[in-house]
Amino acid sequence: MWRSEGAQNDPSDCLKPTPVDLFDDIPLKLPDARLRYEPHFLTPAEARDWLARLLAETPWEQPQVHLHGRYYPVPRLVAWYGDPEASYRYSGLVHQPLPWTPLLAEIRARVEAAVGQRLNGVLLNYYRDGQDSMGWHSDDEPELGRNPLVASLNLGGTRRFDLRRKGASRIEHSLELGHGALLVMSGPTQHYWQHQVAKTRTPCAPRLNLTFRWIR
Ligand SMILES: O=C(O)CCC(=O)C(=O)O
Ligand SMILES: [Fe+2]
Repeated sequence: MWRSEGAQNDPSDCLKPTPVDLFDDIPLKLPDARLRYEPHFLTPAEARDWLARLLAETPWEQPQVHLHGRYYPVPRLVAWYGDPEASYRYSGLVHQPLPWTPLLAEIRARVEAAVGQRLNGVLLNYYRDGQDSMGWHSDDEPELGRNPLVASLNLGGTRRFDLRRKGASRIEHSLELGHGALLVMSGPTQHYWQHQVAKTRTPCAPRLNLTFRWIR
């Protein structure tokens, strides 16, 4: 995986409320991708409660990545939870999972029921403000297997999530991922597409993103 951690893109206004959608479960039509977007997966009250509890209980880390002979802190805080065998490599580092907390086990059960498959690990990303970001990458690590399902739950401030084809620089699709939204990427998506959460100069509320995965 290559995350271009320094990437700076157009600012997105991340305090915009999630638009009210006519449909609650939206399949997004991008070629060679399978995306499902549920802007109102959680009720606002549920999302608020989970956000507050996760922010209070999570032992955040800021790993360093090695780039061009130097170490840089990743521009966000992270934590990795999972079943004992679900060790996971991200930003060039292998992470042993923290054991599921009762809250994360509850959230996992909810997401598993929505996607109809088991999930044994979750990466928590905490974007403290608009300067925290995630560079272009695909979730295509070997331990995720072929055509992995990645279920992304979003709490707190809205941030823009961009998609581009691998090898291209043009953004083909963007989504505003707001409080309580679920985005499910599956099928060949990680094979053909990359995604990012770019930095933005627009003031925005802290955001917590949870990506549930199945590690082989
Ligand atoms: O924060 C997001 O929406 C993206 C997170 C992500 O791409 C990842 O954890 O692999
Ligand atoms: Fe990702």
